[in-house]
Amino acid sequence: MSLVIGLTGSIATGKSTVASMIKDMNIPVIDADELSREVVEPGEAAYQQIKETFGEGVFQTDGFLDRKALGRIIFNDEEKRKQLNDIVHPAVRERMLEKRDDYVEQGTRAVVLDIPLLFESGLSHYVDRTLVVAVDEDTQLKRLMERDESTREEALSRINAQIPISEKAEMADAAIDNSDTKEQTLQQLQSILWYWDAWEGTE
Ligand SMILES: CC(C)(COP(=O)(O)OP(=O)(O)OC[C@H]1O[C@@H](n2cnc3c(N)ncnc32)[C@H](O)[C@@H]1O)[C@@H](O)C(=O)NCCC(=O)NCCS
Ligand SMILES: Nc1ncnc2c1ncn2[C@@H]1O[C@H](COP(=O)(O)OP(=O)(O)OP(=O)(O)O)[C@@H](O)[C@H]1O
Repeated sequence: MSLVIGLTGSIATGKSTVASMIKDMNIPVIDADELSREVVEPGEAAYQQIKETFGEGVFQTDGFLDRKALGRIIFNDEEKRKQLNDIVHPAVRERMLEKRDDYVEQGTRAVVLDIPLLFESGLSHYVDRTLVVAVDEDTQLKRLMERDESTREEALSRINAQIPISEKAEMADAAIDNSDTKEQTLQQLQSILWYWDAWEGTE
């Protein structure tokens, strides 16, 4: 039986950093953010629904979604965010579960579902274990502003669209503190995966 692990965090706490360490351990990772980009490509059902709901203003001249424009709307308006989630999430969930089932069928030792909104969307029942990547809130804000070259206000509106990271850490089966070096993060990750029997360790 494969162990299905739900990996989450809050924005810019280091989920992608940990996901890439997991891939280096040859454990497959299914990335919900990546799927959420695929399902809004031209021709997809969600693309048309976004056009009907949010109008032409959230599309670029080449026809692709203008992610920054849509982000400015939904990260500042809970009702609009819910409308977008209702369009995008079902399609993402369907593709994610298909991929999960393929890996389970292949009999991989573990498979990781990287889902930013694992707790917000109540998806914990799709996984056997939940793993949160956490940092303190000052570090989160600083890393987010640096990575996205965003203002404090933009960064805070994105942070406030999710459950606070300290609460997620308490909800999880295990949490990694990613406030320090990446090397320290890797060591915590290896111990947890080894303890869960998801990884055989190095000889
Ligand atoms: C609004 C969009 C177009 C902005 O795109 P942008 O390229 O600027 O951001 P990106 O998609 O890379 O998301 C960055 C991070 O923002 C956070 N985030 C994204 N969407 C949401 C949301 N609906 N609610 C709360 N946080 C969110 C996540 O932590 C995510 O990792 C995009 O985030 C989107 O389509 N969101 C709805 C789908 C969604 O919920 N995706 C996240 C999990 S499936
Ligand atoms: N231990 C660390 N030390 C220093 N910088 C780090 C560390 N971990 C991650 N970072 C940096 O912090 C930023 C956020 O990390 P990352 O992109 O992995 O977060 P995320 O949780 O995947 O974000 P998102 O929710 O937006 O997808 C990146 O610029 C990354 O390089």
